[in-house]
Parts: sequence; C-alpha cells; structure tokens
Amino acid sequence: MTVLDDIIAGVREDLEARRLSQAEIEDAARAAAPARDAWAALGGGQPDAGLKVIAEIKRSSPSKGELAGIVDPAALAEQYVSGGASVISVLTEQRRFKGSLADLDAVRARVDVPLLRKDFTVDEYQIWEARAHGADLILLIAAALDDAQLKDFSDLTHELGMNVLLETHTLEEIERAAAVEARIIGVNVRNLKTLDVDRGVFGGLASAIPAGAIAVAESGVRGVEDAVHYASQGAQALLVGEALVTTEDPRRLLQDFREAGTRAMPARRG
Ligand SMILES: O=P(O)(O)OC[C@@H](O)[C@@H](O)c1c[nH]c2ccccc12
Repeated sequence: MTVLDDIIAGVREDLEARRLSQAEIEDAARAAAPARDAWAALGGGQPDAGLKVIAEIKRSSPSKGELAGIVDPAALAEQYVSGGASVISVLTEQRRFKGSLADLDAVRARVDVPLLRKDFTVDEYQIWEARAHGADLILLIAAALDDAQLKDFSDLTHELGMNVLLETHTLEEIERAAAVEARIIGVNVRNLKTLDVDRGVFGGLASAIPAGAIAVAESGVRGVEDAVHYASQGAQALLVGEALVTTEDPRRLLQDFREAGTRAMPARRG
C-alpha cells in the first residue's frame, strides 16, 4: 500500500461520514455564486502574462507534520492576495494535511480571487461539494484516477463552471492529461507514492505539456532560486505551500517569486 492509497482510503471514509443526499449537495452547488475564471487568472490565453503563483494554505504535510500554527487561514489568504497571488489553494484533506471545508469557507468569505479546492478527488460528490463551498478550481490527480474518471470528473467540473488543475508526475500521465484536453496541467515534483521530491522532474517533462495548456510547477519551492529555476524551465505558474506558510513575510516572498520568476521566463518563440 503506497502513501497515496492510504490517504485515499481515509478520504473515502471521511467523505462517507459527511455525505449529504445528492439532491442536497446539488442544490447547495447551484445556490453558490458563479465560479470565477481561474484559467484567466493564471494568464490563460494572455501572452507574456508573467509568472503566476498559486499560494497554498497548508497546515501540515504527510512528510513533515505540522508546518505552521495557522490560526487564521483567511488572514493568511489576504496576505497572499496582497502579494499578488493569482489563485489561493486551500487543502481540505483532514488526516494528513489537517485541512477542512471550514478552512475553504473561511477563505471564501474573505477573498475574491479564484480558489482551488485541494484534495484527493475520488468521487464526483467532492466536485459538487467543492462548488457548494465556493471553489473555482479543483485538483484531479492522474495517479489516483483511471482514464474514464479523468474524463468524467473533468466534464462535471466544467459543467459546474469550474476549471481543473490536472496533476501529473510522469510522461505517461501528461499524455493522459492531454487526451482529456486538460488546459491547466501541473507537474508535481513530489512522487505521491513515496513522498520523494526531485526538482528535476519539472524540467524533464515541461516540453511534453501541450502548448495551449498552462504549465504549473508544483512543490519544492524553498525560495526565490527554485522559483527562478522552474520559470526558466517553462513554468507559467508555481504552486507553493510550505515556503509561504513558514515565512515571516508571505507578501514579500510572493512578490519576489513573481518578479524574479517573470524575469527568468524564456522569451516566447514565433
Ligand atoms: O509545500 P510545497 O512543497 O510548496 O508543495 C505545495 C503543493 O505542491 C503540495 O502541497 C501538493 C501538490 N500536490 C498535492 C496533492 C495533494 C496534497 C498536496 C499536494
């Protein structure tokens, strides 16, 4: 059993414990304000948009345990917005990351940028639930889903007006993402089966991401040098958790990532 299998087993159990009827969750999703456009916020279709940052509210991680005593996730999210975050990611997985839908609600109530509901999506119910709680973007992890699920879950997400961040870690997974026409493709440099981080994985796979899709480098940004590295390798956006929750000044660090990263982006060809 890999770490990923173990996390997913817990996610399924927690989901059954809170599950409402399908009619109830659909009503709640339809009552929510329309989803914001995360694709546009991440520079989709805008040449030379600069390096974008998806800033994550991450209390804890399976590899390190508690990262920071986050007392007020909404206040942290406001700092992220003031530093120029394009999207805020809120982890809602409870057991290993100590997140919750309450965190998502708290952030939604205070910030206006698009929100990513960051969880291990293994059931369509979670997609309705994300929308009901004001999410604009959801994570789908290729390693956790088969091709039919990738397609069906993407279709439902789009029907609800949201975007998908499709997370990959291998060339084969990028090909599967391309086959479902994913428009926002992440490469997680952390292997979710072993939790090992290899920052070289992004550069090795970036050229395989289809030209029309937004390339997101996920995990392992310790400081500005890593941001510059990913940007120079073709990242259009970064997903950053630990470095932002542990720094004294998230606003400043975010600005530094964006400025230095944007300068490091390769000039567009053609
Ligand atoms: O804290 P980091 O190394 O900056 O990583 C953030 C993010 O990429 C990581 O939290 C993550 C990437 N994919 C995930 C899937 C589930 C849970 C968490 C993740």
